[in-house]
Amino acid sequence: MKNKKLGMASDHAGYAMKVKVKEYLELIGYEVVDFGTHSEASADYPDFAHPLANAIENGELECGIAMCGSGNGINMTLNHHKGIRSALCWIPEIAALAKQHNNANVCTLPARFVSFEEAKAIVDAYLNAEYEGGRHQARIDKIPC
Ligand SMILES: O=C(CO)[C@H](O)[C@H](O)[C@H](O)COP(=O)(O)O
Repeated sequence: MKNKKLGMASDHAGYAMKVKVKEYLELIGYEVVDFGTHSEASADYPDFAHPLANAIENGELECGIAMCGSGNGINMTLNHHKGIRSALCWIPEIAALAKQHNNANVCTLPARFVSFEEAKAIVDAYLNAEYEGGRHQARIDKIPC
């Protein structure tokens, strides 16, 4: 990824992991826009997913990293946006494929089911992968309904 600015969002279940992943990303040179949540108090993932999605759809940001407990709730919310392709990534190989084949603009993690070391490897794989285009573009073009 050439543009080293990205957005992050989580609910309470992803908050602690978001803080650690955000620190890691800043350490390796990324500017992170954090759309919340900002504590471990119980919160609703759509409240943070929609602002992240909006920022990507309006071009303010190129991509994002999102997380909730299982990853499902925030992933479902993000994918309700026409301009979002959010991929639920639990191993680095899936994260790399999400960019290479699906040109995912959000990498979503199941924060309660991966360690910090695993999360770093997933995020690295996503951010370092390149979209391959070609046959994949026609498929992506057929996603919106
Ligand atoms: O949406 C989810 C489940 O698909 C997320 O994992 C949430 O983080 C989870 O539901 C939160 O659960 P909690 O019992 O309210 O902490």
